[in-house]
Amino acid sequence: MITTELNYGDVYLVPKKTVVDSRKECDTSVQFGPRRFDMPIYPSNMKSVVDEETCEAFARLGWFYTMHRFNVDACRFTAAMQEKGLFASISVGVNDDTMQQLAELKAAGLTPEYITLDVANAWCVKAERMIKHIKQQFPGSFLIGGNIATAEAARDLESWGCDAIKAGIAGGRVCITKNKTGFHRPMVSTVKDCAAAVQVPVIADGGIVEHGDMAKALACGASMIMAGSLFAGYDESAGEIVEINGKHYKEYFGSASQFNKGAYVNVEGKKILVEYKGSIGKLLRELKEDLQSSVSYAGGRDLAALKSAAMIQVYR
Ligand SMILES: NC(=O)C1=CN([C@@H]2O[C@H](COP(=O)(O)OP(=O)(O)OC[C@H]3O[C@@H](n4cnc5c(N)ncnc54)[C@H](OP(=O)(O)O)[C@@H]3O)[C@@H](O)[C@H]2O)C=CC1
Ligand SMILES: Nc1nc2c(ncn2[C@@H]2O[C@H](COP(=O)(O)O)[C@@H](O)[C@H]2O)c(=O)[nH]1
Repeated sequence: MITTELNYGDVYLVPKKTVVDSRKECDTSVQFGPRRFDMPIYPSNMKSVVDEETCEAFARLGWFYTMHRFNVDACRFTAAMQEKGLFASISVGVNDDTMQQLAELKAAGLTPEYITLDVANAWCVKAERMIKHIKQQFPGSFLIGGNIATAEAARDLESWGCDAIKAGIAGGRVCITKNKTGFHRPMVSTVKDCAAAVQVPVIADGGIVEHGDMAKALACGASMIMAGSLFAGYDESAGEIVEINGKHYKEYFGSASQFNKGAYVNVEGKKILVEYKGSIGKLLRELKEDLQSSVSYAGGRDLAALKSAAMIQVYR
């Protein structure tokens, strides 16, 4: 049987009566694990999107962040963030280098507030072993596991011990997984299925094109949203600036790209140039204004209103 599945661009939300006098009254904050954050969206844990400065800036602003896991000393990073009075949110993989990093953290007596297990398909035995190991070694950390794209996978990750699950396979802007392997699920279907299947929060990862896609992801049941290309073009983003014919761009590359891996082996990502847009402050302000507006159209005062927003499919 072939089923029809939907992406953010295929749907819209149905407006309700607005109950606030100003969009400023709408609260976009979200409780995620042990902390509350100003907005339910954060930059992808990719080397071309976040570095230590990006993470520090987001934490200081009261936004969530996750450091990437590529050539990063998780122990040093955790200590540095916590010494600054900020929370530490690291990424790990499933191999021996991760076991080593976790052992170093343990020996140093450090507990990152958030740990993200970051692999392309976390519905696998290697991820199961690592999730159980992390839960056993770091019971005080909030563990995010990903990525997965089905209800069955979400239920498994929840049963293995994940405190939150990151959903989204092959929907990212620099993804070539769907071209190279044939596997992908559109984001609306992915997030709806996964969020309905588990009690723990679900993070909708990848595929955010328009600001309104945030509201759509939350209406699908997501508690948080991760985005890469949306955040990649700014001074505060980690990618290099490139000048072509007097115009400035920033490099944005996939974690599974040859550029990130340093070799053409199991490549499932590419490198692109995104428009350079200067300081990120204007984007962050606009994302918040747009989400406040979404909440007002949903007839509420906070993000809970979006959970009950009716969704319609648009035929093109
Ligand atoms: N969200 C998405 O859709 C995707 C995201 N990515 C990102 O790219 C990065 C690289 O991830 P990843 O590809 O997991 O590579 P990693 O190098 O992180 O792989 C981790 C380990 O898992 C093994 N492994 C990876 N994929 C498979 C598989 N399909 N079957 C069996 N074993 C596997 C690898 O072995 P071996 O290499 O020998 O197979 C390796 O030992 C991550 O940051 C990930 O988030 C990548 C693709 C899709
Ligand atoms: N298939 C691949 N997916 C990747 C790779 N590197 C990162 N990602 C995923 O994309 C999102 C960001 O998507 P965007 O649409 O917001 O730009 C990121 O969070 C990862 O889940 C990759 O090399 N291949």
